[in-house]
Amino acid sequence: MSSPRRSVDGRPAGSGAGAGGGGSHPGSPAHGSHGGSGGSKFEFQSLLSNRSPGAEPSSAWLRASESPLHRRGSFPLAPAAAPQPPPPPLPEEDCMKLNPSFLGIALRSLLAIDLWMSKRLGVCAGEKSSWGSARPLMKLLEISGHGVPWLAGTAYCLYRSDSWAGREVLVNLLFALLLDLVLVALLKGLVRRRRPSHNQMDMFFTFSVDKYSFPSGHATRAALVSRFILHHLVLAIPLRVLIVLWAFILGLSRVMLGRHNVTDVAFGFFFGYIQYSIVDYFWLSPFNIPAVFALWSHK
Ligand SMILES: CC(C)=CCC/C(C)=C/CC/C(C)=C/COP(=O)(O)O
Repeated sequence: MSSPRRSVDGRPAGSGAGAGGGGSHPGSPAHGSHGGSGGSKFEFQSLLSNRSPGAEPSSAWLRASESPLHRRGSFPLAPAAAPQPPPPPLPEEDCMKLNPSFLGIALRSLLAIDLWMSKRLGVCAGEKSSWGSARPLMKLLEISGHGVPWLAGTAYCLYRSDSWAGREVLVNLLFALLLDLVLVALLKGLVRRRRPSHNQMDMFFTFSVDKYSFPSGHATRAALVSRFILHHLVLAIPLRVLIVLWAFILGLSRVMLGRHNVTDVAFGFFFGYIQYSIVDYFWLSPFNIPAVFALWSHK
């Protein structure tokens, strides 16, 4: 004789508490005539009714009506005559996805690795963190990549500029910084990924979308600005290396401060790099927007 079927928590099927008044009724596979092997509905209902309200939504709960044992005609011993009332609809989080796609599994794994790495790298997230003493330095780096000094600095240099070539570069840098601000705000508002739980929200001058973390605005700006500078300023090699290092360390500091997950910064770098290509494509010059450059003609 086969042993009785067991529910996931190890109890024999039909022995669980809160099974909806016994769970076995005529017409149900759990009903006595089919022995223990047909008790799946009872088991699943029992499991569902035992769940605590805050239980993990991604747990593998199987909707009884989706069980192969309950598919119409798939269980040869099920009595056909007795009508069954339709099971009450279950909340979405109680259903198991039976065939998660490869992409879904890959994405979930990537996110799990991302969260784990970000937590481990967040060594300056608080004063009491392992590298908490380096926090002021990280915050200084944060200001070096903030939108306010970059916008204000570029506007000031543009105002003081006395050459047409300089003005052209600075107008485009201003355009790049504004474009970056708008695109990052749009993406943040669209994706709405929360900042890591270990982040302290003590950032200097933020917008409301800056409560979201994807993508990192500092990383997009670092990639955009450094690519811009490397293209349009003639600099000695050590300075060029310094600019690339600054961008990389700024991105790393976002994760170390606990402001971002690694993927926020990685995508931010990629997005900033692409943004430069957009700026380059729509390059503003006295030939295509004479009106803007005419602002200086009376000076
Ligand atoms: C002139 C004007 C309105 C400037 C606004 C500049 C501004 C507030 C930029 C936001 C910078 C910021 C806090 C970005 C967030 O960076 P994450 O790396 O934390 O995403």
